[in-house]
Amino acid sequence: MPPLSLASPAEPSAPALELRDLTLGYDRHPAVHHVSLRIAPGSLVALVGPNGAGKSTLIKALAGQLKPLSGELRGPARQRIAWLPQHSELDRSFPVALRDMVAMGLWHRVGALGRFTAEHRRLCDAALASVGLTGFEQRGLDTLSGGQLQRALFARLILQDAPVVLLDEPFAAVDNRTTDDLLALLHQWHRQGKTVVVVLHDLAQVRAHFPLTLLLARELVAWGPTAQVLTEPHWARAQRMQEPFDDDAPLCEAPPAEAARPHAHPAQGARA
Ligand SMILES: Nc1ncnc2c1ncn2[C@@H]1O[C@H](COP(=O)(O)OP(=O)(O)OP(=O)(O)O)[C@@H](O)[C@H]1O
Repeated sequence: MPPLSLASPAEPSAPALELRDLTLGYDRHPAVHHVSLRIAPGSLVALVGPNGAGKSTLIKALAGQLKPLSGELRGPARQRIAWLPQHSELDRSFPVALRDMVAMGLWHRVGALGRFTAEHRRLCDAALASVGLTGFEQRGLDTLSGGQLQRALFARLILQDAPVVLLDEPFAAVDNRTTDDLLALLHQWHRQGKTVVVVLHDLAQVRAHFPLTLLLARELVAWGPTAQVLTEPHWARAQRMQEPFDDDAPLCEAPPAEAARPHAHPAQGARA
């Protein structure tokens, strides 16, 4: 079996995101164990793994939505991270026009007491145009197709203009054409120097579009250039590591020094 790639890829400056012995979970039951890695600014990263591997858990924590059980997570302030959760929790019946929903992406500029200016309106319309939704400005959210809604949510991300963008399965319910358009936006953000991390299941898509991959199976399996991470042995190892997990197991109590070494820590408390 080839050695795991656990070193960070070339890292020209301070990392955009740094995880130190990070353990995450719910109600004190760990779901992701002792992950340590550094993601360099400007990285375009796919986050992959079997079902239940902890991908959504990890990306929620990166977005500042889930407090770590232990370990450390360093990154920009929460308001400088643009985050799109899985199957957006947006209430479509909420009576709001598309432009107003998208304009929420400008919150960091406008603020609670700020005035929505002609310039803000122009930015909204430009963002809508860049996702192909010109003419939809006044439409209610409940009138949009799944693909149109996903385009609108990407327009909101454009307006957030955050240095770090985190997306959880953004192409799960959209057709090929919409996926291609949204992938083009990801590449544009990458060219602009943003750090982009995306949870994905389609490994062909990962190979085609993502220079870096993080393979998770409750623990870090491999991290680095996609071709080196997405190998048959790594994927087989991820499947083997994922299978025995028991969500009812007690809190993991591996000592940090030991736990920081991948596959070496003894506790893996969530395992049966
Ligand atoms: N809110 C929650 N409360 C309790 N347990 C949770 C919660 N969310 C996720 N889990 C558990 O954490 C573990 C990891 O789940 P997570 O959703 O992070 O995996 P995933 O890799 O994103 O899975 P999938 O590919 O199926 O979407 C699972 O065992 C899941 O049941």
